[in-house]
Amino acid sequence: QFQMIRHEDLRLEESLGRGSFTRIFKGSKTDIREGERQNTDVLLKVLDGSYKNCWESFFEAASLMSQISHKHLLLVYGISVHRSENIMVQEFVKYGALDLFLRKKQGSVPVSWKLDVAKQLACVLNFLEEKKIVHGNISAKNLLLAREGDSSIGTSPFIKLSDPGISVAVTGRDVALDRIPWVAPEVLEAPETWGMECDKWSFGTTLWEIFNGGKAPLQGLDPQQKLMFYENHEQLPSPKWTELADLIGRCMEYDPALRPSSRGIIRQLNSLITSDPGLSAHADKDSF
Ligand SMILES: Nc1cnc(-c2cc(N)nc3[nH]ccc23)cn1
Repeated sequence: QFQMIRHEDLRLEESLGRGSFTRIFKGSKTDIREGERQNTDVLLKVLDGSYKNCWESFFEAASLMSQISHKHLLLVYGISVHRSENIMVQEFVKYGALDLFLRKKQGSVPVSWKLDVAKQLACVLNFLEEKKIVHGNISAKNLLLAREGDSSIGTSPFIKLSDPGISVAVTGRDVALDRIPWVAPEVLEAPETWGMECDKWSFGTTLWEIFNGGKAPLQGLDPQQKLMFYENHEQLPSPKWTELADLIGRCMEYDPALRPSSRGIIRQLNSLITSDPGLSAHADKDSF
């Protein structure tokens, strides 16, 4: 269900760090198009030679992404299997992960920019909902910035949702605990029962990250304390902007049935934008 890429057509360039089960490299892949060689920048996710079901989930995630296409979904070119190494080959997205970008920009990002990114994520969420596909790992770390957007020259940001990676259904409880507060509470209780609503919960957490300078929520809490956060039905600290706080709160409802549909999220985001037209001006809307 997706293209097998020959190892000799790939070139590993610099290392870009690590995922939870993978090493990440910038690289290039060579294709022969109409008889001429063509090089494409790619991101290579090399799966650690870990246990098998990780591998299956890794490729299941990739194949999910390669079966559907959307402008805000990361393009997965295919996989390459070489000796014990399993490599996912995906498009290289120039500006990398949104959380790191926001931390680097330290609050100098206008609110309109953040709302634009939030709307793009809500659109791809709607697309997945209509296809009845659950992503399962929505977070600012998994949003990649293809275009920075610069309001002074009128360009807007452009994001791509990355592959969901290894699902918590196979990783075991410790990784699932580590994904609090992105992983929906019901998924923690019964990973295999998760439904569409779990992506709405993670959307709420991601919205919180976007308006909180890319800082990770519940940082510094150990797994047990994170578990208690859910046991006590706690909420993340609310932003001062009440309409935003309401939307985050509705997405992060402990009862999945009470969470808004993706169309409801888009409607609320649109009303956020109009809730205060002078909005794009002052950035204090982010203050928590
Ligand atoms: N599909 C992807 C995923 N990540 C990147 C990326 C871009 C960048 N500028 N720095 C990075 N550092 C780590 C990853 C990364 C690119 N494409």
